Order: sequence, then C-alpha cells, then structure tokens
Amino acid sequence: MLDPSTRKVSDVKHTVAAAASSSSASRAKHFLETCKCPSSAAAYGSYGELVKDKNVDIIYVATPHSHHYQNTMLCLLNGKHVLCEKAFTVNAAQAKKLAETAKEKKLFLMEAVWTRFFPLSIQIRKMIEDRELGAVHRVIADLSFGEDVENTWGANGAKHRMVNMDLAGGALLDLGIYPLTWCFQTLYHTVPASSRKPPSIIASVEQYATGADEKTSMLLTFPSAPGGKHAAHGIALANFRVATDPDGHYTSGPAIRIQGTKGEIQVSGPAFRPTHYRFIPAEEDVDPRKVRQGANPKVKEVDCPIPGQGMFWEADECARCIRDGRVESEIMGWEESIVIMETMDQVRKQGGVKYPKKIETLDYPVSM
Ligand SMILES: NC(=O)C1=CN([C@@H]2O[C@H](COP(=O)(O)OP(=O)(O)OC[C@H]3O[C@@H](n4cnc5c(N)ncnc54)[C@H](OP(=O)(O)O)[C@@H]3O)[C@@H](O)[C@H]2O)C=CC1
Ligand SMILES: O=C1OC[C@@H](O)[C@H](O)[C@H]1O
Repeated sequence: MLDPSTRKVSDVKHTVAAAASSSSASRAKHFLETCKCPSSAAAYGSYGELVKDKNVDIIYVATPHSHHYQNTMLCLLNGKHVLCEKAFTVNAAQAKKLAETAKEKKLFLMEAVWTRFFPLSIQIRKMIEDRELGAVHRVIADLSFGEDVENTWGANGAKHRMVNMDLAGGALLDLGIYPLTWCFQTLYHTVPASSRKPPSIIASVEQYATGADEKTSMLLTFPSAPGGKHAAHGIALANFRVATDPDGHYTSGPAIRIQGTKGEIQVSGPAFRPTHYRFIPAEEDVDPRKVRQGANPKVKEVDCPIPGQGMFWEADECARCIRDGRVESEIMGWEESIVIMETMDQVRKQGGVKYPKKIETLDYPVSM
C-alpha cells in the first residue's frame, strides 16, 4: 500500500486488515503477500468469515458484476462499510436496495468509479462549473478494446466474465460504465443537484454468441446541461471488436471530447485512467473549409500524472467519509449510481440483453 504522502495526503491513512477468497484461505494469503500487506492482516477462506472480523471497517468488493449485490448485502447486513466495484450492480433495482440498506444501517457505501477521483476529472468538472467552456452542448466518450473475442474470452458458451451471462458480462457493464461516467460527470454532475434530470436514451446494441453485448452505442439527451438552459447530447461508446486506440500509442485522437460554446476539452485515453487533456479555446470566424497551418499556441496541454495505479484517491474519499460520519460521497453518490444503472437497464432493454433471473433478483441470500 502506497504511503499517502506520495500523493500529498496527510489527513487519512489506510491499513489492510484482512482479505478473503471464496475458494481458499491460501489464495487470500497469497494475495496479501503479493500486495506486501502487513503480516498482521488476516486471510480468510470465505466472505462470511471476513464480515465477522472486528478489525475490518470497510470492505472492497471486487468480484464479477453478478456477485456485487449479494456480496455487498452480506457486508452491509454484518455492519461493514462498502466500496463496491463498477458496474455497481446488475440493475437499478439492486442498486436502490443496497442504498436503502446502507441508509437504514447508517453505513458508508460507494460504487468504485475510481476515475471520478483523479485530479484530472476534478479539474475538468471545475472548468465546466466555472463556465470556461461556455455552454456544453455535446460530449463524446469511448472505451473500446479491439479484442479478438473468440480467442481471448472464448467462443459460444464462453465462461470468461467479459462475455459470460451468468457473470453479467458484456461491453456495457464492464466498459460502458466509463464513457457513461464521462457523460454523467460532465453533463449531469456539474449542474446543481436540484436541476439534474436523467437523460433520455437511444441505444444500438449487438450481441455476442453468449447473449452478452459486444458493441454498444448510446445517445443520451440531457435536458438541462451545464452553462445554459439547453439540452446536451452525450454519446457513449463501448465496443469489444474495435479499439479506441488501435495501436496503443494514444495518438489516434481523444477518447473523450467535451464540447462547449467557448471551447473544447479533449482527454487522451484510456477513459478509465487518462493522464492528459488539452483545452482548445474556440475562435470566432473559423471557416471549416480552410485548414489553418501550424500548431495553435492558444491550446493548453495539461499532464496529470498518476503516482501509482490510482485507486488510492477513491480510497481516500472512503476514509474521509467514514471519518466524518458521511454514508455517501458527494462525488459518487447513490442517486447518480442509480440513474446510471437505470440508463444501463434501458440500454439493455432496447438491445434485448437479458441476464439470468438468479443474478437480477433482489432476493438475499441467493447461493450463486
Ligand atoms: N477499477 C478497475 O480498474 C477495474 C475494475 N474491475 C472490476 O472489478 C470486478 C472484478 O473484476 P476482475 O478482477 O477482472 O474479475 P475476476 O474474474 O478476476 O474475479 C475476481 C474475483 O472474484 C471471485 N470470482 C471470480 N469468478 C467468480 C465466480 N464465478 N463466482 C464467485 N466468485 C468469483 C474470485 O475470487 P475468489 O474465488 O478468490 O473469491 C476472483 O478472484 C468487476 O466488477 C470489474 O468490473 C476489473 C478490472 C479493473
Ligand atoms: O474497470 C476496468 O478497467 C480496466 C479494464 O481493463 C477492465 O476490463 C475493466 O473492468
């Protein structure tokens, strides 16, 4: 675990107290050793044992999407705060139920959308709120992998979580959450909470042989966008077959474009962990038929290096919320996670993607 001072944080610290594997204690032990966790950390061979450990304050749930509802419920019902990986749950009803349970039990709960806590995201949201882009009318965001799906994750009947329906596989829940995050954190989160309205949605979805989505393109219309009384379009793209960045050099154009009347922010990918953006101020009398030669000196290039993997910023947020007695984060709150899950429900409905009942249920406990 990285010393918080390496990211100039001194008000909170973290200690790994335990880890659990559903298959064996030795697997949990191996994980703790690999991650160089303190020797005092306990290794458990079941999640049921972990939630009984009095030294544990918060549990990070990092299982496949299908298991988030059951695993998080187990933690909450045993009095543990939870940071749960994305996508939060399989559907919005499950997300609502978890939020209700956390509220009732007075426990902290957050979807682990780490990207929202990067200094880069914070700076960009502030630029939008400060109207540096004027009125924002369109955001285009893409996270696409260009995978040889059959050979990497398996052909028809594949078991890999990326395409396995029993594990809530598919491009939408695994990758789509990031382009959706970019649309929501720029077009939804940056307007005052009282003025936020969920978007209308049009989606085009192609299914893989297993029934999971492999190409998902979403057009979201946000009725009240930042910077004016207008609607804005969010275009969120997730695709297993083609890549945002086909040669891996991040030179093939931005993964995210945030377009306002006063200029545009372009974020270099990948959408889940970007480290660079540029601000291009708009100029008057630009004739799209004429090419202006040479670089534009008014373009601002901004590097936002990440001193490590980058999951520590969301962990710092969890620690601060728990320290201050807050059950949810303002940056990734329950209402927004639920609206995003509702968006995903709608996209899946339009695309005909249906997961097995067992993983869509609100029943608890269900053995998986
Ligand atoms: N924020 C980020 O950058 C990333 C986030 N993720 C998210 O993390 C979560 C896990 O992804 P990933 O680590 O790739 O998933 P894995 O398939 O590697 O599963 C993670 C763990 O979950 C348990 N598990 C796996 N399959 C099953 C199963 N069929 N039944 C029960 N438990 C199972 C296993 O632990 P054990 O058996 O030991 O209990 C396994 O080690 C997902 O929500 C994903 O979206 C993933 C990658 C990056
Ligand atoms: O969250 C994620 O980000 C990184 C990707 O590699 C991974 O598939 C996804 O789960």
